Amino acid sequence: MSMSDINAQRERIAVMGKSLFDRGLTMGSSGNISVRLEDGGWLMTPTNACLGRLDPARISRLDRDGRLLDGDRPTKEQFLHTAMYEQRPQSGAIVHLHSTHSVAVSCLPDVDPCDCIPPLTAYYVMRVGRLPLVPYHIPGDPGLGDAVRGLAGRHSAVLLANHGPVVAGKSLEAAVYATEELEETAKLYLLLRGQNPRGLTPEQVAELEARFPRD
Ligand SMILES: O=C(CO)COP(=O)(O)O
Ligand SMILES: [Zn+2]
Repeated sequence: MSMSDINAQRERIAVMGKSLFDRGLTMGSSGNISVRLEDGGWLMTPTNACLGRLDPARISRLDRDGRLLDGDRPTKEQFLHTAMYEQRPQSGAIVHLHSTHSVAVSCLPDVDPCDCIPPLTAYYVMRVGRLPLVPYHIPGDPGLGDAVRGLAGRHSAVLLANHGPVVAGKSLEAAVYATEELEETAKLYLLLRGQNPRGLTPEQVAELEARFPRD
């Protein structure tokens, strides 16, 4: 992978980060984004960076062993990202946000920890699927990587309790789209709570999964 390809990826991360931040999908310096590189290393957003104002040149580049090659110090969730990539060779990018409605669902006492949000819409099933809850850990706890490792092989998205979503995708665009779909469905779920909404049937879910397999 040439340096100009890597720089193009850096630019893409900054553009996507700004788009997410400008639409209020994560606040302050919360959230982080990573992209897998062809050499087995990664680009990751730096710790304490605002996703709305990323300087592409300062985005952290790590080698396959997680050592910093250039850019600023990476996100404190580095181990969370690498644990997810380890289990998902098909994934090329990961997005973690503190998107409000998803975080709200992660704080509810009665969500099903194996599947936090019911299949309300087709696009939720197509982009996210079943969403497990990861027990609460302090941000940056390497134990979060261990907790996610057991789930990430079967799930492209997980919800960190009292924290927020972590979503993998084949490409950065795919990871961003899936994160957006998750946030919108979390919003719908909260809007419909107490109204006994009609979700998709198991047959409808199975048909979507057969026609639009997730990676
Ligand atoms: O969302 C965050 C922690 O979970 C933000 O942390 P970083 O600034 O280290 O990326
Ligand atoms: Zn976070």
